[in-house]
Amino acid sequence: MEGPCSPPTAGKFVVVGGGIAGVTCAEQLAINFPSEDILLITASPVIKAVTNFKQVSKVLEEFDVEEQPSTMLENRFPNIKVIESGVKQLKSKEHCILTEDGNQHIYKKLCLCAGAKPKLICEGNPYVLGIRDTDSAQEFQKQLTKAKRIMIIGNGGIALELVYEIEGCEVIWVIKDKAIGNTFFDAGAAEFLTSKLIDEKPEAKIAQKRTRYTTEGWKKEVQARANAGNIGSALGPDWHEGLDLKGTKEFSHKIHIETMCEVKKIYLQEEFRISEKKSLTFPRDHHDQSVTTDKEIWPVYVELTNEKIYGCDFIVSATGVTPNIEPFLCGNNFDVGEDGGLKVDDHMHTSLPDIYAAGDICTASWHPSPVWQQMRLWTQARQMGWYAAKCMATASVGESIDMDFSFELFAHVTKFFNYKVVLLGKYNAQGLGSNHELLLRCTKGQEYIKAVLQNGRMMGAVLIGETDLEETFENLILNQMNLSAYGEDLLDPNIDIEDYFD
Ligand SMILES: Cc1cc2nc3c(=O)[nH]c(=O)nc-3n(C[C@H](O)[C@H](O)[C@H](O)COP(=O)(O)OP(=O)(O)OC[C@H]3O[C@@H](n4cnc5c(N)ncnc54)[C@H](O)[C@@H]3O)c2cc1C
Ligand SMILES: NC(=O)C1=CN([C@@H]2O[C@H](COP(=O)(O)OP(=O)(O)OC[C@H]3O[C@@H](n4cnc5c(N)ncnc54)[C@H](OP(=O)(O)O)[C@@H]3O)[C@@H](O)[C@H]2O)C=CC1
Repeated sequence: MEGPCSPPTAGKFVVVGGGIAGVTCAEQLAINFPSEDILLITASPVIKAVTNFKQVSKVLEEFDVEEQPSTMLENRFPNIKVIESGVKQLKSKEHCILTEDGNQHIYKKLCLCAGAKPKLICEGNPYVLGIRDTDSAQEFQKQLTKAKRIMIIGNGGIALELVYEIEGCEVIWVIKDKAIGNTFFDAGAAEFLTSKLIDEKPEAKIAQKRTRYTTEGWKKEVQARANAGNIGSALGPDWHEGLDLKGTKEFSHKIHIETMCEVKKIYLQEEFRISEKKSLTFPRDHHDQSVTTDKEIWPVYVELTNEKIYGCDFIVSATGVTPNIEPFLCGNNFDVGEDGGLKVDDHMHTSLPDIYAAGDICTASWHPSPVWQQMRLWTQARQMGWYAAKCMATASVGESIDMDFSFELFAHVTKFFNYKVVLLGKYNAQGLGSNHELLLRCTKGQEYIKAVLQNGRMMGAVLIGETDLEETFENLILNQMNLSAYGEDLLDPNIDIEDYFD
């Protein structure tokens, strides 16, 4: 079937990727062009659909994400046709896509939403796992059920979730920084959260757990296909709720944190025994200061840059993601960002004609609002997918639209250590230099509030706990009101700040 592609005029709107970005984009195109066929090409046997979408405030949004068989999407949108096959090659000059099933598809406008993959500290080592999709999460769970001790590398979202969720297994958490959670928090918030990690009673945690995923029949069927090695969509909030993250031991938490270091070398058991005569470090919890040498034989040993060596059952590399552009985009001359993503302009357009990109695969390369930054998150995947569809639709009728409002202010709602966490704008004073001040309010075990101000205007905020301040702070950041006169009253718990600014 693979011959020269036909001219682009014959093409359709084509979207690649069945994650949040791709599905949202396809849905929006289907709504805009009810009489046209929209093609969604995806390597995964399930698609990710946004459900229960709620606009909480101007930019804060909440939604659930459901894995669904692609037929459910086709039923909801009869003009969407899902092709379950990986894209093998893009021929951008010919407006043509070749898929693994041997077919070719001509597009008039294309949106690439192929997501990202874990950026592992060591590729090809069977003891180094990454977590991205249902498949890799289940592999991790399987390994954990046999484990006594694991090592987690990285200090972002996945590491934060894992250290809190894992039970019955020693965890050695290796971070490059002084404090935990550097992608989301400063040292103050990290300290607030660390106490929860160390002090929380196991029963309290178990009571908070809830099951979210069900095991409908179709899931078993698609699981079998997923296990065939296809690339799945990224997991998201509450991904661990349906997994029993328990090792072989009876205790709840046992976490040892190694700060300000990285992995120097990984040895397999045999390599380590033959070539090295180094002494092993035994992990201690925060209260135990004794120095002990580990006598156990482990499948894998990790030497850190602080010279310590730990044995463990396996390593989780929670060290960020790399956009999925290889191999299927090779041979096309895309402009690529420093983080390896496809550069997109303020209309989600890549550097090549008629090709758009959205979600984890892309690198936002427009001049952003002073309080927005790209992070590879679920919400941004949805917003970009939606906006890319709008841009494709207007461009195809020769019009243009203004940038969507959601890119005015960075806003992320999530949960860490069972606390609600809201991040707004330049929540860590990113890029503000030293010309900023911080206002803080913290009640141990209850809430942590930080407002970032520059020249009297609020530029960002971190809200941990049930603070109820998100909407007010969102407004203050958006309207850039001069708050100098209020000083520390802004966070005074005795002042009802909502009334203040109404
Ligand atoms: C463990 C984990 C927890 C997370 N938790 C959160 C969270 O709490 N909050 C949050 O906001 N974000 C979270 N994220 C991030 C969030 O899941 C992603 O940013 C988001 O889902 C990205 O969506 P996407 O559509 O761009 O990519 P993906 O979901 O990765 O989808 C990419 C799609 O492209 C398909 N594909 C790939 N290559 C090809 C090809 N060659 N041909 C055809 N199809 C292809 C894949 O099959 C898939 O369907 C988490 C991520 C992980 C891994
Ligand atoms: N609740 C949420 O919002 C969640 C969001 N996610 C998202 O899923 C994606 C994947 O998560 P995750 O893998 O945790 O990625 P993140 O980008 O969140 O964090 C990666 C972490 O790994 C560190 N790192 C990078 N390279 C190395 C290395 N060689 N050695 C040691 N540390 C390293 C980074 O440090 P540095 O920054 O200094 O390079 C950073 O602390 C992200 O897009 C994340 O935002 C995931 C889980 C939960």
